[in-house]
Amino acid sequence: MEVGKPEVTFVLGGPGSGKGTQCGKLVEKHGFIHLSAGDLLREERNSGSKDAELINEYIKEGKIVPVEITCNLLKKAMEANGWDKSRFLIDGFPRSQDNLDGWNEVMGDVVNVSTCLYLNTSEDIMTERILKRAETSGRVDDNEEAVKKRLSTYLESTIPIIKHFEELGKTVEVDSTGEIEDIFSTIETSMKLVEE
Ligand SMILES: Nc1ncnc2c1ncn2[C@@H]1O[C@H](COP(=O)(O)OP(=O)(O)O)[C@@H](O)[C@H]1O
Ligand SMILES: Nc1ccn([C@@H]2O[C@H](COP(=O)(O)OP(=O)(O)O)[C@@H](O)[C@H]2O)c(=O)n1
Repeated sequence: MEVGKPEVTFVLGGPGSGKGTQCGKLVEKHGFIHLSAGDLLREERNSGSKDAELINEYIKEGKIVPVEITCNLLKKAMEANGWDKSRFLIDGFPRSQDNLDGWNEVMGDVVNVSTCLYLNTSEDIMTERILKRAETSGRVDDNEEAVKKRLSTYLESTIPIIKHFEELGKTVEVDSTGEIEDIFSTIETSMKLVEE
């Protein structure tokens, strides 16, 4: 870890690929701080801020909220958690070139992005998981129509970002099909959090 700089792992993957689930387990066992861009945006929307309506429209349409809003929420949350000596999992960000550019501008020099954890499974499995989650999540975008839009945003905008980190040698790809515990074990070894 570079001295004084927080270390960041971006966690990317399609909707329902298991990002939130696996981040929860990484927090529990390995002491990361987990920040979900989607959760922060939903919180901001619910707080009735000036951006609430705009955020809600983007979420309903499965589109990516302008980075100024998201990056500012992430930065505030990182500061609130203690900036120094922290290891952050940032889940669901950067999801597009706009996200990445905005992040680099504001955070490029002050944090160290070590890894991009990429959870990869099939579109059918992602859709099935989200439609099951819809029974209890209460999310405006957990329905078949919105899932299709989110999947196409993922393919068009997020895959190129994952490729970008791959070119930098930072992407760690894990197959997120199958049992939660098995996926977690693979993540632990792939990220070198445990001995093989
Ligand atoms: N390996 C898995 N097998 C079955 N269901 C899973 C698995 N991982 C996550 N889920 C469930 O699928 C849904 C989507 O997972 P979640 O972690 O919220 O994904 P994401 O944050 O990528 O959208 C949740 O309801 C979660 O409980
Ligand atoms: N970096 C981000 C992350 C999420 N979002 C918005 O929040 C929605 C939900 O993101 P999420 O990460 O909570 O959920 P999943 O699609 O991964 O299940 C996305 O479809 C986007 O509309 C965004 O605009 N920018």
